[in-house]
Amino acid sequence: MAGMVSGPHDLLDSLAINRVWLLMSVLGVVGVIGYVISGMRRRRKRLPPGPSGWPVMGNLPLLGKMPHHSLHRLARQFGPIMYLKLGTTHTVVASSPGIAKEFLKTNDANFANRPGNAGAKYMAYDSNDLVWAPYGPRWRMLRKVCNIHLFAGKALDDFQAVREEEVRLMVTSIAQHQRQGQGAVNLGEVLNVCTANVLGQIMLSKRVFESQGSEAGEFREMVLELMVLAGVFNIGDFVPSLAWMDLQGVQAKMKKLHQRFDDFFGRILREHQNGHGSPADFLSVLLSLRNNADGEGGQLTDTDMKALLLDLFTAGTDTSSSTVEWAITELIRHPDMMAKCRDEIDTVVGRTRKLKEADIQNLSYLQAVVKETFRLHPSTPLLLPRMAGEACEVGGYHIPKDTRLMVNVWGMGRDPDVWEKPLEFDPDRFWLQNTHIDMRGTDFELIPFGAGRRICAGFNMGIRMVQFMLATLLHSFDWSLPDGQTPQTLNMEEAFGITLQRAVPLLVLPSPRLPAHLYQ
Ligand code: HEM
Repeated sequence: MAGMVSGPHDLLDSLAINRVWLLMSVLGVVGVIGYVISGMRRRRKRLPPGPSGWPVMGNLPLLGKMPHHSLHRLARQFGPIMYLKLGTTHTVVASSPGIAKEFLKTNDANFANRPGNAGAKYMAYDSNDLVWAPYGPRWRMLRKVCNIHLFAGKALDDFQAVREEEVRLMVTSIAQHQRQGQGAVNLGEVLNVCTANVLGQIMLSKRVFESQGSEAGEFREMVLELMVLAGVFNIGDFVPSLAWMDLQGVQAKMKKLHQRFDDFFGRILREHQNGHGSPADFLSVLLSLRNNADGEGGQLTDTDMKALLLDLFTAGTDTSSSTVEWAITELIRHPDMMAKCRDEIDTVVGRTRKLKEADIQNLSYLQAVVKETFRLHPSTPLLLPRMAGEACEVGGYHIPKDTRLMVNVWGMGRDPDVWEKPLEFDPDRFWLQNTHIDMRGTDFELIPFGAGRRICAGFNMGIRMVQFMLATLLHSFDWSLPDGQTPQTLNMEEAFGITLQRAVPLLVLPSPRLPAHLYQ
């Protein structure tokens, strides 16, 4: 009968069947345990919260025209650590000082790299520059050269006279503009000429622009275009399989702009090689490193040098000048604060001599105005992107390897959980309270220069330039708006880009307030 063991073969068959059952049961149990463990792991490895996305594009369409605004709004909904799928890439957004600190301090080394992108490829000489260089010996070498020769305390002090001279020339040119009755000054442009010439003198022993004129205007327009293009969330960066289609036409524009920059810096390099420079300037130092075969990170080619000049001129000009433009805008909107700033300057400096850089340490209200400007108008609202070298855990969430990191410093500056009345421009919050808060990457409430090993290379120069240009403009002139504009109706909109420009340039009328000989 079926099912009965009637002989040795049947017995063997039945044992074999039992073994199969046993095996299957064991496998089943192992499978269930495995499933439970992997479920637990999955739960343990949970990603930060975030909005659900569309196929292929993921959350890219959510970013809109002003990604830092959209991300700020989303963070109010999903929290200070938020996961987005941008195209096919993992992206995480930090929107609170605590989470930013976990990324940029606790996990600093792991986030010291930057993701590849079309801007780095087509505009920054295929990441042969410093800003987009992969984290490693070459980046270290470039940063060290810049630190020693441009940004370290001694180099900064050595170039103080250059900064003072260029700022003096800016004041003279504004006074001349006023004397000749040329009407309102485009402050952003004048400031940009000044910052570009400071860098030109330091790096090339040369003023790159003689005055606000067509060449200066063209260069600024090129820098602004670079900032706009670098700020575009280019679909090809997030869905690499679509990069070749250049759906937004961004890559084509980048290549064209790169050619203009390459011509500009190529000309400068050739002039320098033909003896138009000083042996001590930065470009001469770079040229001397050309044959430095044993230098850590390798030799420097012409391309590398042009890439570095591109970085320093683009990262170092408009960031500082637009910050001063925002600061003056805010002070025009708040005449009581403008008066307080002036009173402080007049008390410390008086009105019979020029303001010097050394005076800044005694201008604590002015320093508070600068911090407050960086809080509300940080020139790089999302910092520059970083990328996780390895998977890690932040804020209790799993961050997969290669995840891109954006830190929304613009949002952090407007967060009511961090600041009282966050939308009000109020330098007292740094003057009467929070006087300890520093901008150099240690106090994560205010990190306009980023933090960690990839913090802005030029932050010391940037801070000095912003404070000194602002103080000098306030000391030297009374500022008013052209007819038809009032402080209350001043346009405060931002333009799109990787840096935070005013949508409408600030046009202001200067009236000299010092003795005439101080403008000569
Ligand atoms: C108001 C002035 C400035 C602001 C707000 C600013 C802001 C920034 C920010 C946010 C970053 C990215 C930091 C990060 O990833 O954490 C950066 C990087 C950088 N900045 Fe600045 N910057 C300013 C002025 C300057 C100046 C004057 C220079 C040089 C002349 C400069 C050169 C650089 C360079 C080379 C990097 C790349 C550093 C690296 O990747 O290692 N910046 N800057």
